Amino acid sequence: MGYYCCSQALHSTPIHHQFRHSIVRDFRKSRVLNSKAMQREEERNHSAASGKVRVPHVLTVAGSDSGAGAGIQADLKACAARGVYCSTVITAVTAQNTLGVQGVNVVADDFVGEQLKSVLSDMHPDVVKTGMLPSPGIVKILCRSLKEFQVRALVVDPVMVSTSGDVLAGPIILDSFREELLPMADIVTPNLREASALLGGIPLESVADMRSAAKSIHDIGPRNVLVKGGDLPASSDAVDVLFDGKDFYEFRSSRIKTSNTHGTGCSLASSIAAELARGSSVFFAVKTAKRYVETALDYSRDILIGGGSQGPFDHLMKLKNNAVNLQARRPFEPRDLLLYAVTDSRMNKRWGRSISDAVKAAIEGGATIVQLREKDADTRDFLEAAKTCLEICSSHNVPFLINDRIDIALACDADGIHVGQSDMPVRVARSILGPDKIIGISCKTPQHAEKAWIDGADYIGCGGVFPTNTKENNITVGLDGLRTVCIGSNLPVVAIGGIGISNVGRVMELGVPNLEGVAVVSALFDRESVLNETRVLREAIMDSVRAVKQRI
Ligand SMILES: Nc1ncnc2c1ncn2[C@@H]1O[C@H](COP(=O)(O)OP(=O)(O)O)[C@@H](O)[C@H]1O
Ligand SMILES: Cc1ncc(COP(=O)(O)O)c(N)n1
Repeated sequence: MGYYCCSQALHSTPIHHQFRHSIVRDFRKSRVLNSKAMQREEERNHSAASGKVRVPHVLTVAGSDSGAGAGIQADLKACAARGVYCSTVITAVTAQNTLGVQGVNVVADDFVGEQLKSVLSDMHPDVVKTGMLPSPGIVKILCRSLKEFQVRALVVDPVMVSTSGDVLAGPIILDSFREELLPMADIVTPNLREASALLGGIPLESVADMRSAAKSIHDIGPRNVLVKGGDLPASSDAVDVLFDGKDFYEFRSSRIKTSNTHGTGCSLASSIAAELARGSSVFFAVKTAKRYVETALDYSRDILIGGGSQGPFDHLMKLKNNAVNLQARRPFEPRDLLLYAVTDSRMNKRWGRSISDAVKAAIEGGATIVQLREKDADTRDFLEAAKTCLEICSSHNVPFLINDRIDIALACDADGIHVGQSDMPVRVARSILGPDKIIGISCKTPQHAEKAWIDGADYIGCGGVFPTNTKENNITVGLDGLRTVCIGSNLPVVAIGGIGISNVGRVMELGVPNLEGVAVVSALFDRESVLNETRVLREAIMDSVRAVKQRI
């Protein structure tokens, strides 16, 4: 996305400075901020002193969309995606889907007032964003409430007609918009049709028209006007024009070829509100919000929800991956640790084989989980190798983990990661990767194992059981150390370090609780035939497992 100031050529540095100053200016001069609100601002700052964190908060006053692409539901999702709390005052309930609006049930004015009072008097949102306001009575109550309970900024999306062409607020609303709400707004975000309606029906067909409309709407009273050009005919870009009373700014993004654009206007306005709640200036709020909508549209261009002509998009940018993963992936199970293949590119190089051949052979030989461990690859090569290995592992239903590099795991959507005691802490990794991914951690002591359990790991790797050349300066814990960790662990354990065909029986026949398998590097990959070595090792493990069962 690019933007430029039309009244003067600006490079990014001066623009940055100009708008950094305006962060303060924006809120101080806000139409809806007075001394009472300033006082609340002080209270907000004081919450830090109590040790609690006050989170940015947007209140949306809008209609419910049963199809959840627009309205209240879009606002909730956009704010969640931008990391901002969103409370909701519902003005109307619509029966709506991807075909259009089948019905509208307007909430009684008084009850809108009651919802406003509940939220504003207790939760003190930073910013109010409005969407569908179906009656002049609701506008009146809202304006009255905003005078009583002041907030830092007011974002008005003057919703009138849905993308499907259905009326959500009739022309009867225009006078109260012009006379009451717009003069209080810090920013108003009409689309072409709404801008035209606010100005008595003038045609808007070009960026020049959008600019003069923004100026005329500014005269009504809002501090900033953003005329959205999503519907601008014959434009290869999606162009929006911002006017702040002095300068015009054009925000351009590529026009994403998709029919999943239902709710873009609501989402843009609520993400502008979210950015304002986080403390941005209007300029940066618009810039970030537009980039967010563009990214989400791009991600969602080919998702399918509903049979109509205008589908919703995926605000959280997760649905597609999840839909694919649901078919392909299963949850982690302790028995996946039975024969854990850990790759080593130096060994593969030595034996002249590619990473994909090595991983394929290990899986065909009976490896039950694979970890890509690249200690000296460039990021680009690491990612390429990871993508290739993931494809092989997924097609065999074998979990695929990345050693240490959480960024690579995220980029290729691996099944999880394995970390060492001095790598990314498990708790942090879990918060980044979410609840579904597999996280393993190397542990040498029961204390490590206890912490791994508390922090949310799925398994622990315990070793080195025997001395090994694969890892320098690695303290050997021996079979006794392994036994102690297994007994003290709440998590499944895989033994690692110098394990091969000659000693795997001694490890597995310990027969201790939680010991699920062995992890192997050299014994599989520093050999001529990965396939044969894996087969033989797998057989030996199974023999030991049977022997332990017989013992019991
Ligand atoms: N196909 C698209 N590709 C990229 N951005 C788009 C597309 N359609 C709309 N937008 C952007 O989404 C936002 C909402 O615009 P618009 O669709 O005009 O509003 P509304 O949903 O209120 O009609 C604007 O920032 C617009 O530029
Ligand atoms: C409840 C409600 N609010 C707003 C819109 C506008 O969204 P869009 O212009 O994408 O149809 C809508 N369709 N429904």
